[in-house]
Amino acid sequence: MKAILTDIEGTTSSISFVKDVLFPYARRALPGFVEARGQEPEVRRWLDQVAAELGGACQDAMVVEVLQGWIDEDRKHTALKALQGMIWADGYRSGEFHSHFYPDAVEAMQRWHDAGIGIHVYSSGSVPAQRMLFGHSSHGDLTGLVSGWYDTTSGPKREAESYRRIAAEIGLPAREILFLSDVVAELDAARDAGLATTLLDRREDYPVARTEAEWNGHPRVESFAEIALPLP
Ligand SMILES: CSCCC(=O)C(=O)COP(=O)(O)O
Ligand SMILES: [Mg+2]
Repeated sequence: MKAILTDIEGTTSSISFVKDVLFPYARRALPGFVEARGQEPEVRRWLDQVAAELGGACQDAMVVEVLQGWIDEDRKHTALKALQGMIWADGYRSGEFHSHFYPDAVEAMQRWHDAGIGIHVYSSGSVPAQRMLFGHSSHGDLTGLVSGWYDTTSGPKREAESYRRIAAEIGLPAREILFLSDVVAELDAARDAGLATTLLDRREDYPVARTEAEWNGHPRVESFAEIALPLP
């Protein structure tokens, strides 16, 4: 195995941090954010994209309401994720919260990094949001551990083509990349693209362990400490 590709929510970090800290913060801050920064080109672009999907000519207030509904539904929409990332940046910078990482994930990523194994991130969160999350963790700045960042601009996480594209960008044969996720449908797509896979089945996030049928043939661990990699 020459590289790791890892999911964030439910894999390196708790689902509760995303659902109970990040999402409510973005939901609350969204109206004020659009009011204050809605004319900045990088913000306007995403608001206009959502308005166009709603049929065009929507007032910002209606776009905000729709986006808040998407937060409640946990929609992995690229425009929503980009806007959330900009909003969370304020929360991280003001020290309102730090990101959560499981200690076993930090320890293993440090060990793999030191052994020369490239660590890459693939999350539905936008790349700027991923960088903020790794940069403002309760374990300090972890961005130095990561060699590559991928979000849904590389494609949806449940489609094999996204993983083929990412493997090509990493520049390694797919079989030399290990993808880690808590979501079996994502692992299925990665396996279809030829990547090695491992299911994270953390008790903190999934109090009832998934059944062997649910693993769907993927190796399963409860923490990064159980992942034994041969050195490259
Ligand atoms: C990187 S920002 C927070 C995560 C997020 O917005 C999200 O939707 C989590 O998706 P993942 O693909 O990491 O499960
Ligand atoms: Mg996940």
